[in-house]
Amino acid sequence: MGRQEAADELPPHVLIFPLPMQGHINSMLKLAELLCLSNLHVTMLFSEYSHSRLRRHADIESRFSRYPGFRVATMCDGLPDDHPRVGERTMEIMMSLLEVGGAQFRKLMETTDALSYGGGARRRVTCLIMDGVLSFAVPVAQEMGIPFIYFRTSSPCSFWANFCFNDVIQAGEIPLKGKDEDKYTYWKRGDLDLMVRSVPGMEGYLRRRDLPAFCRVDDANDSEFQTIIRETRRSAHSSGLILNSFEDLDGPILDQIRNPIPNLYSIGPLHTHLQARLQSSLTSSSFYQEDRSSMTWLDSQPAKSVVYVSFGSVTLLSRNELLEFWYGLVNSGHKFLWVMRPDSIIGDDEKGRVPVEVEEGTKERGCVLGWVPQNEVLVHPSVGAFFTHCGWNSTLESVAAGVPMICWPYFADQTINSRFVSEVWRVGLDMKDSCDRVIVEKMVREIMGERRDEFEERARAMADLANKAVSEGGTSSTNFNRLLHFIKSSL
Ligand SMILES: O=c1ccn([C@@H]2O[C@H](COP(=O)(O)OP(=O)(O)O[C@H]3O[C@H](CO)[C@@H](O)[C@H](O)[C@H]3O)[C@@H](O)[C@H]2O)c(=O)[nH]1
Ligand SMILES: C[C@H]1CC[C@@H]2C(C(=O)O)=CO[C@@H](O)[C@@H]21
Repeated sequence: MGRQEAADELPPHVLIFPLPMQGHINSMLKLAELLCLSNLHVTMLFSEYSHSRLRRHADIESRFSRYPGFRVATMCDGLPDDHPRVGERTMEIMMSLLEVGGAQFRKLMETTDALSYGGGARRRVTCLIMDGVLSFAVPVAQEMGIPFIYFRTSSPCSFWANFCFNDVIQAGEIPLKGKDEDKYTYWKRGDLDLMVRSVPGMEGYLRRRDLPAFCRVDDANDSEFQTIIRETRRSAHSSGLILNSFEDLDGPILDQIRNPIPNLYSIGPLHTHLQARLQSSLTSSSFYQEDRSSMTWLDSQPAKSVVYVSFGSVTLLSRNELLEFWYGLVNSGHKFLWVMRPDSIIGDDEKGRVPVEVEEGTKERGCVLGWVPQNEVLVHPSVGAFFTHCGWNSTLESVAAGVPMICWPYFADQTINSRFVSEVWRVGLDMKDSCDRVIVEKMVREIMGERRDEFEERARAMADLANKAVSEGGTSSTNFNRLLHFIKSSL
């Protein structure tokens, strides 16, 4: 057989590159594994920084060693090694990659063996799956005639609001922030409670304060804000858009998105989907070491007695915010398991100065750890509620586990996700734009006590629908098969 004939026998080769953040890699790596399970060849393109974090704590290469068609490639994100890569400065990761990614990507596609023949028989890349905010590969893909699909790892509701931002600006509904206003000042402004009328499909419940926080700027020409708009609208010029959601959760919004982007693949929840096809539990893709003592602690607690608290992989809390949450939890009298990442508190100089009553309450009823296996925690029988920042992975993981939420959105899509949790799916409470121990205590008592049955019933019903979506014949499973068909037919 000649070289060309041999190559023609080979499976399609998909190159996937996520924005190098935990929340993006988690879902895109699950998609990579689903494709590997379908015998496709997959190259995962990580930034050097994210690759080194994954090597340290998740051992991706050995996890994927069972898939002979899986490879890792790396490129640099253009930021200095000591860039914090947390908090709102994560926007700089996107901005930097948009600037430096194109040239590196061209070089990679032209020169790297791992991406073409050789190094184990592989086709050249036949399809690109790019993070929904990283269009830098498009010119190269177009020149090489490679189809490209976007995967937006945040929520459909956020995607759709971002897509409509130009109309929202035209309507005078954003920008949200006044000049030199700090967040505690504009949070209180009454006009933020006005309803937004320029996002089709959300007229009944979306207030200005619920819009994705990208528009919490004082100037509509802000370059990060404009980049989000531009990158979002580019999805309409691709071969398709993948979203980590399912039709029973997000049907009406997905239908809105189908107007400009008919080729939509809702294939989530991806962790449930992968679990269903793997028929075994998932392994870690964490940037931090998972502390498994969380599971032993949970094992010793009564059923549904614990509030799980985590604000994801990048949220930063001021000392004051930390203490308001902490007092609220302790004063609620309920047990809590709190993930406090070592790098999550601003101004750590006062470290250790925790008031005595908070310390005592925590010893009695709390467990505070640096990072945990969240998916296992959420399905543990002792967990009764999730106090979350509403990152999209956390939100979906909670939905799939049937766990009601208390939401304190920090930035980005989280501000609209929390509105959907409380007003659309009605599986939780939204405390956005407040940070007060009395509110925390009240919401914990409500969700763990007075209104527990009502939230639990709706959350359980939604979890059942999530499972149905990823089962054979379910919408996410069918959409994934449609995606496979597209990839296989575009060689
Ligand atoms: O102790 C922990 C805490 C978190 N996680 C996992 O870390 C991920 C966190 O992702 P997410 O909930 O989406 O939050 P962020 O890390 O903040 O994610 C970023 O990326 C998301 C996807 O685009 C966006 O929705 C968020 O707004 C953005 O901040 C989840 O899969 C969690 O299971 C753990 O495994 N252990
Ligand atoms: C740092 C942020 C830039 C865009 C990403 C995002 C999205 O809507 O895709 C949401 O929050 C962050 O993960 C990213």
